[in-house]
Amino acid sequence: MTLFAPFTLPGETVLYSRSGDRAVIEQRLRESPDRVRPPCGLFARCGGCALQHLAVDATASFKRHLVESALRDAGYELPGPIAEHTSPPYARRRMDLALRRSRDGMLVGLHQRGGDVVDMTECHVLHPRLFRLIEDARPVLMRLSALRGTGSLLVNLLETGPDLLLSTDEAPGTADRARLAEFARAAGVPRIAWRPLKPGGTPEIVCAIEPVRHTLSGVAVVPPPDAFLQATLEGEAAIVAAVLDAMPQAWPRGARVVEFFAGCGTLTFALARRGRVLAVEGHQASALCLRSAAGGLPIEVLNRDLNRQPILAADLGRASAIVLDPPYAGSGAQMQEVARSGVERVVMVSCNPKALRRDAEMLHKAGYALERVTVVDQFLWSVQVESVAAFVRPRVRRHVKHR
Ligand SMILES: C[S@@+](CC[C@H](N)C(=O)[O-])C[C@H]1O[C@@H](n2cnc3c(N)ncnc32)[C@H](O)[C@@H]1O
Repeated sequence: MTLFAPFTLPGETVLYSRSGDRAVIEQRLRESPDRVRPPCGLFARCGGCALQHLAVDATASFKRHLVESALRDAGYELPGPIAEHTSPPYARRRMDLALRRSRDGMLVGLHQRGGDVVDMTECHVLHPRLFRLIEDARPVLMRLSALRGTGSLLVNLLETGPDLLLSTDEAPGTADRARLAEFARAAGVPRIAWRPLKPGGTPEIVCAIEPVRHTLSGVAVVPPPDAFLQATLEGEAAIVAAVLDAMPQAWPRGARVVEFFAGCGTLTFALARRGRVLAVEGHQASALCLRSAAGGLPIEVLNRDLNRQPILAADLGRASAIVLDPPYAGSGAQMQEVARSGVERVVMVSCNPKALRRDAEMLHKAGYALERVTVVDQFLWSVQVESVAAFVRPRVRRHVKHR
């Protein structure tokens, strides 16, 4: 029988009582040598960090193990040492925060595991600029009539300053908009957008004080308020470097790389320095952002939902390489077409080892070999891990008989 013993580390001996499938720890009789004092006073209540009690080196090997196991389960032997990158504390420049009006004020933070919002009175992963901003935003959020009960606030630290996307039960009226604009001016926030709490709502700009700009691989873009951006600057650089390392220095004349799940162009602009890129992205505003920034570069952008309408293997055959950076669920229907395409080189960026296993297994069955792997940890102290894995398909020698 499996019993979950929260915050217990491998090798520890504990005295516990049982509550369903969970062990309630009464006493730790023997501690792991990897146990450390968690830096944050909210640890074990806030749902953001799960591993602050584990030494950073041990966390890195745990995360490496998750990626290695996923690839082994997909059928691969590991190709030698795995490169690793871990983002430092206070580096997170993007966080989706929960909001809840309470009798004591506005709670802003992450959800407790399966529970209420834990007010973020300290945070050791979030960028200090964003942490200060949350402190300043509390009284303003409290005064918003549109925020009756619960809401959310997506904060992104762009090059031009913090970018906010607020979701509330009701649309902000004139008075709320004026309050938000006043706050934006005072706090140096160039743009605040709003969208309804229900999933799928399109953001609308509530106030635009200054132009918004962000640089991705050397190219300035204007990301839409709900665009995906990598969680840390360091992690983004590590992912871009790992993808470039996995690609040939230049691809043959006339050849092009097909990039799936391109977002606003984090990888696209870096790839385009080596040759032509077809970048495919499903989120319309992100695809538009990428297209308008790509002027003069050898980039073609396609706005397409790859789950509903994958690009077929037959149309991929002439690509010199394929790069995929899918959402958490993995590459879905597109992966089958990639595996069947026979394209010589496939580079996969993954933020979910389970999805990596599924996607990599298709490449394994199609005869691809694993060439190199990099583990990237942008979510320090969480159980999330990202990886960049490069697969190559041995060239099939065709024997042509000459008569
Ligand atoms: C992990 S992000 C990667 C974005 C980009 N490569 C980057 O590094 O910033 C995944 C991207 O896939 C896009 N996406 C999600 N589902 C999609 C689908 N069904 N079809 C096409 N794109 C999709 C998202 O909009 C998002 O931009």
